Amino acid sequence: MSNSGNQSTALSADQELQLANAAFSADSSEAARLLRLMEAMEKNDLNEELLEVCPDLAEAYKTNEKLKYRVGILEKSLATQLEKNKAAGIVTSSANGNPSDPKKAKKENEKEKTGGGTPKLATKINYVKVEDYGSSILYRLTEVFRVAINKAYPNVEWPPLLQETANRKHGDYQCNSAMGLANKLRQVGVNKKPTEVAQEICDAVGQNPLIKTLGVSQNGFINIFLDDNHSIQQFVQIAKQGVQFPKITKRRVLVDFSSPNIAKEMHVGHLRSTIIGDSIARLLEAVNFEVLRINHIGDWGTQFGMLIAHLYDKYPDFLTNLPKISDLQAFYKESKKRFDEDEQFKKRAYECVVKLQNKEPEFVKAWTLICDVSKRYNQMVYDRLDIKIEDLGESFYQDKMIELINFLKQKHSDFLKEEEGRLVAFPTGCDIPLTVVKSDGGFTYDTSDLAALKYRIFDQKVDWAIYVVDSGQSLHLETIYAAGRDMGWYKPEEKRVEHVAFGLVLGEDKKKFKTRSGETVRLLDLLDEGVKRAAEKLVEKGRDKVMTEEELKVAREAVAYGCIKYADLSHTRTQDYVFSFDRMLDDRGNTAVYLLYAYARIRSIFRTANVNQDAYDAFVRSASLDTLPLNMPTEQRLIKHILKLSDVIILILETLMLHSLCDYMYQMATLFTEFYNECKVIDKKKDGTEIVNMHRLMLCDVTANVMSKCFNILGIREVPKM
Ligand SMILES: NC(=[NH2+])NCCC[C@H](N)C(=O)O
Repeated sequence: MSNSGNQSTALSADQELQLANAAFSADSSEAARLLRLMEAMEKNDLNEELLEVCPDLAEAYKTNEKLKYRVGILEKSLATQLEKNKAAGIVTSSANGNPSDPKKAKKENEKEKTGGGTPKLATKINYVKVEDYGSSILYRLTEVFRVAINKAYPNVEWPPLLQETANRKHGDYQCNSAMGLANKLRQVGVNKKPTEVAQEICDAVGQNPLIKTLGVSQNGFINIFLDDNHSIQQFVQIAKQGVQFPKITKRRVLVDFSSPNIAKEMHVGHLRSTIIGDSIARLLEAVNFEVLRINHIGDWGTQFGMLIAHLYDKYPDFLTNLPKISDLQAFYKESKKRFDEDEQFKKRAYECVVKLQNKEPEFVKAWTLICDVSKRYNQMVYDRLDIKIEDLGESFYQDKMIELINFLKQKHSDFLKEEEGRLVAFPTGCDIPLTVVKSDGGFTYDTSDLAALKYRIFDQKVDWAIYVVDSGQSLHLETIYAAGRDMGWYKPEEKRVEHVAFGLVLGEDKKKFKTRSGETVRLLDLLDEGVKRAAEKLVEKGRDKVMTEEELKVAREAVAYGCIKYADLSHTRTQDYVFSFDRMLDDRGNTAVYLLYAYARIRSIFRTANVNQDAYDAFVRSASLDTLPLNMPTEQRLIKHILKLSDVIILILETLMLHSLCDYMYQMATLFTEFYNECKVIDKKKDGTEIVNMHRLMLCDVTANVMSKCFNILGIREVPKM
């Protein structure tokens, strides 16, 4: 209270008390209100007054409710999975040791999250059939062990559980089936130690060209060492035929991604969806699937009423004189303010919605105009990032929503319930209903997504529908999918309909990513900033001295956009990630710059070797095991890593977790550096002559080709010179 250090004006203790009392009584109503709020808070009584004074709390409360719901769904699905596993005789998490060891389970879980884990074979392979395995070693080994386990124990069904080893001292791959199998055998009265079971499986494998040796560890793991010559032969084949992805029976897949809302600017959340969705689409295209890249834009809804009403006021001659609205965001805010404050305007806005829904030409034109401004902006972002996508937004489902409601009323009336004038539906296992018709007769986000799901399944006839949308919408999407299943639109064992969820983009302060002044970051500004920062990085590395302006321009953009994409994709997508230019442009870490440098360096080795292309091609054509003395450990490690590409691709088709591909590339660059430090590609003799080791040059070439394919899936432009 006494905030003055000046003795002469200091108050006596009495005076201070009087003042405090006065202040207290003046403020007592405020104090009482605060006390009330505190009490309410303590009691967890989230009344309206409390939520009003604490919007953050209101937000957190909403999020918490959603999360609680999601936990419910996850728990249920976990319980079902456990049941299924029990029925199939699978001991959960036995693959890596003691199933009841929670610490270990946690560690495993973390390993998976950070991508440090190795590809594990899922017991159920969706869409990838045995005949599709092609060059995937993991899957071929899996088949070898499937047959062996059957042969050794014809009366017990047990899955082959294979994975890469974490420590190469223990081999290249390992089979983890023996422990669980020993357990299962015990249940049927056969008492064998896991090591005995493992040995019997090894005996049943016998000789196999893929395998050099098998070993059994103390715990019963089977360690598998690949046959080096077989690996080299496979490598030669890749060098001759080019890097190829596993061939998988063609499917039709729809990827719903990016999907911003008209009038509100695309934000970093949509950027994540754009980057992840594009990369998933690229992967699916790379394995020859038919891919529908769909932008489910939010281009319909009551907000168009206020936008159109505002358009009439601000640009009365918009029909003859096209206005240039450069800042749609501001336009949206202006109209929203009027809508909230001006009853008259609000009424007109509703009238506009009705006219738009009745397809009155003038109103449709106004709507198109607003959509076009928004789409033009988005297209600039897509062009810069090399994104191809087709608009099929919410407005496309206008008539389909009406048909859907009729269809539901006729065929699934039991599914619908009237609640305070609304028409709602409670899909199985979902606590929160879908609102399919509002009390004013209007449709909702739920209605359009239900109509979209139906259209995707029955009209677009997709085998697989992938929704790349932030995790916050998980509840909404899971409820939509459940409704689709309830109505028999699809069976989960026949079609994959899935939410590919992702976490938030955070700023370096770990809070939601915003500009300094707390605004949503404009994506074009963000991309510009990236290019500027990439330019500085290239100058810092002295590249401006050795590259032409043209080359620099290419490199700047490739680095900037590549880094933004890679930073996103290399993080486990389900987690939040911190957006930091400093981190993503660090050329020593697991970043796109590091990989782009590594790639350019490998390509430059080829240029420095100065080998005539025809001579090189001829060498590759005639290459065989005998002409390739690839026996240095670092050469062999690099070769084996090259062969793992198919494993990784098949794994990602299952998980849609692209960080596995980033990890694969990063390991590849690291293994290449080890190889390059140990083995001379160009051997300079004392007398000044140079010998090019062609087999090593071939290893450089194939490594670069693999990296190039991976860059392509990640949507990163490679730069031959950097
Ligand atoms: N089918 C879907 N719901 N796709 C995602 C749409 C995302 C929505 N427009 C948003 O910005 O939040």
